[in-house]
Amino acid sequence: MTDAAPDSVVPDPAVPETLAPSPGSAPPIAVPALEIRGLRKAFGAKVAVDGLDLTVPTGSFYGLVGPNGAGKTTTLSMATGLLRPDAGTIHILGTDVWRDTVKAKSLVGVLSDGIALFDRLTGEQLITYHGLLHGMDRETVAQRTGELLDLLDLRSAGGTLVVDYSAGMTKKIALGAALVHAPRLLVLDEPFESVDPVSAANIRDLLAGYVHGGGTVIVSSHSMDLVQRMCDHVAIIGSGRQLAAGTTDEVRAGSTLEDRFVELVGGRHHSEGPSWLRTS
Ligand SMILES: Nc1ncnc2c1ncn2[C@@H]1O[C@H](COP(=O)(O)OP(=O)(O)OP(=O)(O)O)[C@@H](O)[C@H]1O
Repeated sequence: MTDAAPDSVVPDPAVPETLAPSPGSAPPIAVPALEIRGLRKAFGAKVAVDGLDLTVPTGSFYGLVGPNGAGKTTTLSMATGLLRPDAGTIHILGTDVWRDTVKAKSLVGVLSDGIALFDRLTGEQLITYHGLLHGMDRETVAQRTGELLDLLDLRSAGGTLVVDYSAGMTKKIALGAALVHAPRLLVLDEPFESVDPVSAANIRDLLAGYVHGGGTVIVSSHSMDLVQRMCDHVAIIGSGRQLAAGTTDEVRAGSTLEDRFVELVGGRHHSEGPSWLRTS
């Protein structure tokens, strides 16, 4: 997908107009949705992110992949103002995340395991609460909350406490809370984990419509197949550094994304496991 000016894009019917990112304050096309330079974070002696550079074009559906412990969650937490970096710069649509954190947070919707949900609220109350936190008026919040509960197949569970939700339902309501203020950038850490196939397909449609409407999505996932099908750009990171980045076709270079990932990251054992695990 090429950079797209939000106000030149035909609205996608999959996304209600009220949830499309607002075109009013659109920055110039050349401004990336997310620009990371020299990002670094260590936890004691463990360097989780090691001088990472990443540019996410506005209007892209961007996949972030890497092995366990590669630094994806740490990177996304720093990029969304949740975790302070040791070094480096992060800009969301031109706004320096760590100099103007309030403005940066208004531009972004985040789904992350690292964010505690107010799970003693019902699903409906939770989305409403997030909308009001973003300064939206009650009428708009109520309208969007209803639309989101429908889109996420949670209408009948809207009155249930989030603490009583299944893992997949919790993921979906957190996505609703991330979307309610119609952010310009959506950052989703493993959004499809625990989500059933029908809901996952509905969420994919919702996200594709959001991108068509001028939004940018960054999604971290361990499903190479999903990322290859869904994302127009991808970055592979390993040991806190960028190993490859570009359009999905550029990165996979004629092979599958999974093969390219294994080639770049390494670590295949080609072993059938210990003999004591074999029963015959
Ligand atoms: N709060 C923390 N304290 C100490 N070490 C941490 C902390 N958070 C992350 N790490 C370490 O930093 C490294 C990167 O972790 P991170 O969660 O960012 O990886 P990831 O790519 O998201 O992994 P996964 O795919 O398994 O979710 C790991 O070695 C992890 O153990």
